[in-house]
Amino acid sequence: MNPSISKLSGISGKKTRRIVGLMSGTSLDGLDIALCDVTGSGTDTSVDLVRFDTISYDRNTREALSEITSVEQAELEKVCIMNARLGELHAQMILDTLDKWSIKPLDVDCIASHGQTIFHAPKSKHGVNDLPNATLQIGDGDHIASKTGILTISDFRQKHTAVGGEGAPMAGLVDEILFRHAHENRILLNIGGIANLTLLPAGKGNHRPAMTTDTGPGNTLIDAAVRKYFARNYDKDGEIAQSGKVDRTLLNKLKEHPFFKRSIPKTTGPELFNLAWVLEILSANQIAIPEPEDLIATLTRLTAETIAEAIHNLEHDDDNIQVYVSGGGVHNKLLMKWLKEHLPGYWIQNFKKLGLDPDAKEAVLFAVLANETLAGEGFRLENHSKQLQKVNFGKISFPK
Ligand SMILES: Nc1ncnc2c1ncn2[C@@H]1O[C@H](COP(=O)(O)OP(=O)(O)OP(=O)(O)O)[C@@H](O)[C@H]1O
Ligand SMILES: CC(=O)N[C@H]1[C@@H]2OC[C@@H](O2)[C@@H](O)[C@@H]1O[C@H](C)C(=O)O
Repeated sequence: MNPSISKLSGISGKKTRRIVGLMSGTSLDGLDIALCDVTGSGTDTSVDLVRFDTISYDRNTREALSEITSVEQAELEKVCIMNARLGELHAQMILDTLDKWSIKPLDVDCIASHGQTIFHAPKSKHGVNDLPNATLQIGDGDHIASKTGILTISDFRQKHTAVGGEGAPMAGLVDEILFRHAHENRILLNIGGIANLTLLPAGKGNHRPAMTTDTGPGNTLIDAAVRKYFARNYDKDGEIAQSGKVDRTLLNKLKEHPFFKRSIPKTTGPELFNLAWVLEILSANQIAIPEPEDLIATLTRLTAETIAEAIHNLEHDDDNIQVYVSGGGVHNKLLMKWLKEHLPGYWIQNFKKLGLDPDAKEAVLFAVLANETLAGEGFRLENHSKQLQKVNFGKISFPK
């Protein structure tokens, strides 16, 4: 037997697997690294988050990524090189971080790598019904496996689109097995660059499946405006927005974006929600460009109101819903205040109440997806014909 296959089989047969989950999200802020001990599989999965860190990208990397991410035109040579370069960079970040934690690479069973989404084009984006839903993540898994010497599973979203999904959100699959509660109705809300949620009605083994969807912009527009007008990367704690006033005329026009009217589940990205779109709305409606802090306040309010409206529009007959918030947006105090004001009757809490660092949630998600590929039977997902089928995600890269 090929020794790599035999090693893979050994990892598959273990009771607990040590998996490094990686997420590099739409904010392009850095690489989230979650060292997880994952036990069992399927609905019997449990995760112990051993260590977590976010390693920031340096300015060069961030600029090189921005140049080819969510843009209609990019140089293919740059995309090609970045696919390999990001794989190598992520590998080095993992090695450095394991070293910092005094963990030997030999003691890690697997790396679960999301990569970097450089374009997200579901049918609703490209608009051609005969063409498939498509999405593209770079940061090649073979480079990560080869440089770290650790088995790597990567490129999780392609199978989702191959089966008929939009390639996202994948969170619901894992939320269902880790966080569905016997008696508590839950919404798990993640406010990253883009915001998404999972509705989890109470009841283990509940016949009502979890519903998961993007709601629209999270921090992506706020970050873009802060970078442009304040030469900072984000609005720390929502302080800039606090000092501004909401421009209601602009806000109402922004909320007319067709994405918000589409039925759920749906997905999106910075391809639709970017600063150029905001400037177009201003000019098309002859609205004066607001003062920078008023613009940040208006974009923060857009995120709060569109998330709240997505939650109000969810179809369910559950009451006493607890909303647990993860992702970087949970640190934006004004955003959280507005969210609470717009969601009376919901209990809004930090995700850490569920025992997990809110910044680590997405990296843990990919560790669990890889765990299922290694040792489980797959996740139930509706295929093209709306039939539920068991699906495994990700591509396996051996170190040698
Ligand atoms: N203290 C803070 N105050 C305000 N905003 C913050 C704070 N810390 C982080 N953020 C916001 O969170 C963002 C990063 O969030 P996160 O890492 O969850 O996003 P992501 O994973 O890149 O995106 P996605 O989930 O869409 O892929 C930052 O770009 C910033 O806008
Ligand atoms: C195509 C893509 O990378 N989508 C991301 C993005 O970031 C947040 C939101 O948009 C979500 O749909 C998804 O990530 C999370 C981890 C998911 O798949 O659940």
